[in-house]
Amino acid sequence: MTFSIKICGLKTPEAVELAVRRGATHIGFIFFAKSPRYVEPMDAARLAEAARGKAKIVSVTVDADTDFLDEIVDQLKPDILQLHGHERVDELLRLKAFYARPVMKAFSIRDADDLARVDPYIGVADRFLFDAKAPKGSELPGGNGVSFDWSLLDALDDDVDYMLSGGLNKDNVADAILKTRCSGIDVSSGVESEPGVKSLDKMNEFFDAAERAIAMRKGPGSLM
Ligand SMILES: O=C(O)c1ccccc1NCC(=O)[C@H](O)[C@H](O)COP(=O)(O)O
Repeated sequence: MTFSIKICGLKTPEAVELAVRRGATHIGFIFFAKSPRYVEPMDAARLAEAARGKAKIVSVTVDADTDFLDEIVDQLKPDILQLHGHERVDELLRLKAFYARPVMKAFSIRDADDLARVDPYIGVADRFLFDAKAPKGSELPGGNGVSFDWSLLDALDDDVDYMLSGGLNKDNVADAILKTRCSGIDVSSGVESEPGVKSLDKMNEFFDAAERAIAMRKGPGSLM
């Protein structure tokens, strides 16, 4: 299986172009109004055109209401719905069926109890994304640039397919890839010069570090 690299919170054509050119498998658009990465569905749709068919287009929502989800799906036509709120199992089932798209359920992890909440979603969510809990004072459920104790993930069954996120950057992404069994990594703040502003230099450095670690994970002789 191809290892996934998701760059989240894209807002400019330059960042989308670079992400795709460097081999991002997923690009995420944030539909949470309080986020500095918020984009209108129509703007996200325009940005996504350059990536469609090359990287999976991911819509990131937080307990979004039906009208807003309808608008996002209608305009952006995402390949995957990332649900970053408190969506219940029955809602996941309904959204998957209604929008006929795979769902990636995000969970914020601080301790073992947080991980236990995942169980009912196994076999329902198509994939998981494990992120850190928001620090005190933050209004954002994601995109906070903070990490969590990855060793908690050792408790998961081997068949739980997950992307790892939360505070990843060029300096720790190799450890994320080599010390966990994540099938992908996801970054936002770690490739920004300020909240909501992607840095092309930081994106390049992140891809360089991730590529090296992915090759190491695959073993000697890997051509990626
Ligand atoms: O990025 C946001 O602003 C955001 C807001 C609300 C819900 C989710 C959000 N981000 C979702 C992501 O998938 C981020 O990439 C993930 O949380 C990691 O972010 P970071 O720690 O900044 O790399």
